[in-house]
Order: sequence, then C-alpha cells, then structure tokens
Amino acid sequence: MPSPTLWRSTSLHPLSPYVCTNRASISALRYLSRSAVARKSNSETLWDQQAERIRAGHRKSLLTILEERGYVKDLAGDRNALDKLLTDKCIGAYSGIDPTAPSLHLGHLLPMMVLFWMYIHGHKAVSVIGGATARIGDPTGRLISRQEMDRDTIASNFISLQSCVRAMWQNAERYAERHGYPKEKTWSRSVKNNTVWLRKLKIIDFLTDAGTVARMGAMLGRDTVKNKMAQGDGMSYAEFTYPLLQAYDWWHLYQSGVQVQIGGSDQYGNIVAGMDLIKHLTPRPSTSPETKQLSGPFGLTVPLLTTAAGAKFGKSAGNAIWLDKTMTTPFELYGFLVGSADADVERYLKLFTFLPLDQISSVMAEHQADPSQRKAQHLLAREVVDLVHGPEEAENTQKRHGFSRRPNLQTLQAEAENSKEGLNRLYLPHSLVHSKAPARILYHAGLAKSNSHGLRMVNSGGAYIGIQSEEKEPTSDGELKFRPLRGVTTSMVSEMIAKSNILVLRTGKWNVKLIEVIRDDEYEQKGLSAPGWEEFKEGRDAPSS
Ligand SMILES: N[C@@H](Cc1ccc(O)cc1)C(=O)O
Repeated sequence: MPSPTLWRSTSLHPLSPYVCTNRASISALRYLSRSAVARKSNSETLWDQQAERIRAGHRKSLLTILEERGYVKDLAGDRNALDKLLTDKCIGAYSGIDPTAPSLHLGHLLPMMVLFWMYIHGHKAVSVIGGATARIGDPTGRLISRQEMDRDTIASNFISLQSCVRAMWQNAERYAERHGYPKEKTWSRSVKNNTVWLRKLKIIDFLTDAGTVARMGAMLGRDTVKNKMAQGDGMSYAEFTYPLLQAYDWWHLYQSGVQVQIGGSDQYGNIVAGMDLIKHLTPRPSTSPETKQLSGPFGLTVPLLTTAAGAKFGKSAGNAIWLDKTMTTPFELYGFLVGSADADVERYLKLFTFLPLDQISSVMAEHQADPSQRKAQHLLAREVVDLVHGPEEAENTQKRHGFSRRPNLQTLQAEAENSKEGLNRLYLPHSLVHSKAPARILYHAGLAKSNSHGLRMVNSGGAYIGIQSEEKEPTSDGELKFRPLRGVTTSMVSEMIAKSNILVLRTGKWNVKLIEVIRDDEYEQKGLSAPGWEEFKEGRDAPSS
C-alpha cells in the first residue's frame, strides 16, 4: 500500500508524465510565459523528430550507443522497454556517491560518463552526494567495515566532493561542446545532497514503508550480508539497512521523474532494492501493462574495470588516481593513462571519451602500425585530462609528457615541486641510498617488493637510472637519458647523489621516480618512512625476498 504520509509530502504523482520539455501538456504550462511555451513545444517537436529518426533506424538509440561503447554490465528491468523509454521520453537519471573521500577518483568517472551521455541526449541528470548515507557507509562487497568517520570529516569531504562533482560537470559540458554536443537550453543537471530528505524521514514512516517491503529472507540472502557475517567482521543494524536508505533516495527522486539509476557493478543489489520499494509504493491505477512498465524504474550498472594485468583500474601501486588536481596532478593522471596496456586502450577510449567510434577505430589502426609510439595511449591520456581538467591543462600536460618519453631533469623537478610525495616523487634518507647497491635502492624507493626482487629487475634489464647528458646541443637541453641499472655500480650512484642529491629511477616503460636524498634526521623530522627504514633504524637488514 502506498504510504499516505509519503504520498502527501510529494507534489507530483509518480505516474504522471514527468514535467519535461517533450511531454509537458499545454494545460500544465498555462502559467508559463508565451515564449517559454513556444520553447517547450519547440523542443518537444525536436524530441519527437529525433525519436522518429531512431525508430526508422536512421540514428542509433541512446541505449545502443551505451551498449556499443561498453558501458552496460547489467540492466535491471526490461532492455527493450528501457530502450523505448529513453527514445520516446525525456526522463531523469541519477547516480550517487558517498563522500568517504574529499575527491572523486577515476573509478567514479565510469558511472558519471553514462550520466554525461544521458545528459547530452537531453535527459535530466542528477548526481547525488550521500551526505547522510556516508554516515553509515555502504557495506556492499566488503568483509571489513570502513573505519568509522566522524561527522566533521564527512562534512569536510562533502564540501570538497561537491565542488569536485560540480567542476566535473562543468568540464564535461565543455568537453561535450568540443565534441559536437553544444549545450541546449533544455538540458538540465543538478547535484543533490541526500541529507536534505533523509534528515526529514521519520523512523515510523521509514519502517512502515521501506521496512515492510524488505523481506528478511531476501536481505539475509544477499552476498554482502552472508559473507560479512560469516567471514568478515559482522554487520551492524545500520549497515544492514543501508540498501533501504539508498532505495529511499531513489523513491524520493522518482517523485520528480528520476526513472533510471546508474551505479558501479557492485550496486546492482542496492538498485534492485530501490526498484522494489518504488514498485511497492507506487499506486497502481488501471493502466495498461506497457504504460506501467514505461513509467517504472530501471537500473543500469557499469562494468568493473580491471586492467589486462588483472589490477583494479584507477589505482596506481594501490593508490587511487584522484580527479582533484591537488591530490593527483594532471601530469600524474596523464602518466597513469599513457601507461595503459595495448590490450586495454581501445576499451578505455570508448568508455572515457566522447570520441566517435569511427575515430577510435582509425586511431587504433594507426596505433597498431607502430605500437611503440603509444599514439592511442597519448590520445586517451589527453582526452581524459581534457575532460577532467580542461583543454589548456591537456595541452600543457601532453607537451610535458612528450618530453617525459625522454624526460629532462628540470621537467621532473618542476613536476615534483607541485606534486605531493607519493606517485612519482619521493624523499629517501641518505643512509638508505649512500653506498647501497642499486637493487636495494629500488626496494627502498618502493619500485621493487624486496631486495632480491630488485636484483631480478636489475639483472633482467627492466630497471634504469636517469643520467643527465653532458653535451649541451641546442636541442638537447640537458636531457635525461636512461641507462639500464645493470652494470651501474654502487659507487657510481653515490657519486651521482654527491653531485645533486637527486636520483631518477625508472622501472618498466613508465614508472619514473624522482628521488630526493635528504639527511636522515631531516627525513625523521618530516615523519616519513620507506620500505626497510624501520629495519635499518633497528639495525636489522632489509628483507631479501
Ligand atoms: N552506495 C553507493 C553510493 C550511493 C549513495 C546514495 C545513493 O542514493 C546512491 C548511491 C556507493 O557506495 O557507491
């Protein structure tokens, strides 16, 4: 039964066609100015014409575009009904993010891309930031709960995440414009905080509405619940209730026409919980089954991206790649993407750019003719930096990376200055570098898992040292040359740091670390630590395997 309490609090009947430019009835618009009415009916006509072209097979439907580019992992709801809905009607779609960190990361970009595509095809896009849900923390897929976050941390994460999401939307809009999707007046997007409605939710209403739909059998049967209780750290009542809160978000948004929810592949269960709630709370006047289906909720999950090497996409050495440039610089973002494997790059170009598929195919053909130039990877990296940070940043970063294929010390140093210690900049204490074998320095710099792993890398020719070339030809500008570490002696390394205190090491093609060697006491004062440092201080040796 629909809840009278919830029902009265909403202004729109969920089955009424969403007041949207293409379907708004003229009578509902009588309070609008004549020009607004004209604009609305104009866009209504445009929408109908476009739908007609899709139906006639002259244009791809939005769902087809999403499927072809690889965005669809699972659909909740009937595929053809969703296809028809997205073609015939302007609807709302949303995706949520909990502010468990102060910034978006690369993993968030995938569901957001789907929302961007929907937006540039005229649907209303809503990004929800889970100010309220973050206080509980989504237990999905976890065995161990996140560390509890205090309210202040959530509040400050919320503020910075919100500005990150807003900036992302602005950039995506400009990026779309550069790819032939100029902004239309009727496009609509918003960023909402679920605290706004969840704070007002009364426990008694929540229990009688959401609490009665959710059956214990189904809830206890969910993998997250089973695994966390059997193999993890158990589950709190609040965590158990999380899917219902997310479901309630959707029910709330559904009142204003948000019929689609998009999420990561792990969100399927939470999305279905929302669909169940909506179906349960929606009054069922005697409409045809088709009308009922087309006015109902649909869910879409995006695939979980793993690299060809099996690692989770968006993490470098276990650290997330952030979209806030104070956390991951554009240079680092570019560096991460330009390092994509040949086997992944085409898939990423389809997922993370608005480039048309035929352009992607032709770039891939060029790339395959000479993979060593990494043309496709450079295009991917440039496009993503363009999408996330804008065209000027993309242009500059690409120029600097053009150098970094044969990097120069000044460029690396300049980069190091505005990057935090972490991805490609590092301090090491003098004692871990001076008179130490190169293989061991690789271990201390985090480039090798152990001393002997470092030795294997050195012997197999997979580790290099950057050497500033002496000759100053007009073009060379003190360029860095990499030579294999095999054959480089301990005393050569010590001599180098005696000169400049700087050491540049590289493993594989792209993993470059600029190491600044500082005094041991200074290192301690900065509160830093490196693999093997504690052991060194305690007089123990670094592990050898
Ligand atoms: N549970 C989602 C975030 C989310 C929060 C609220 C929502 O309404 C939707 C999604 C996640 O962890 O990824």
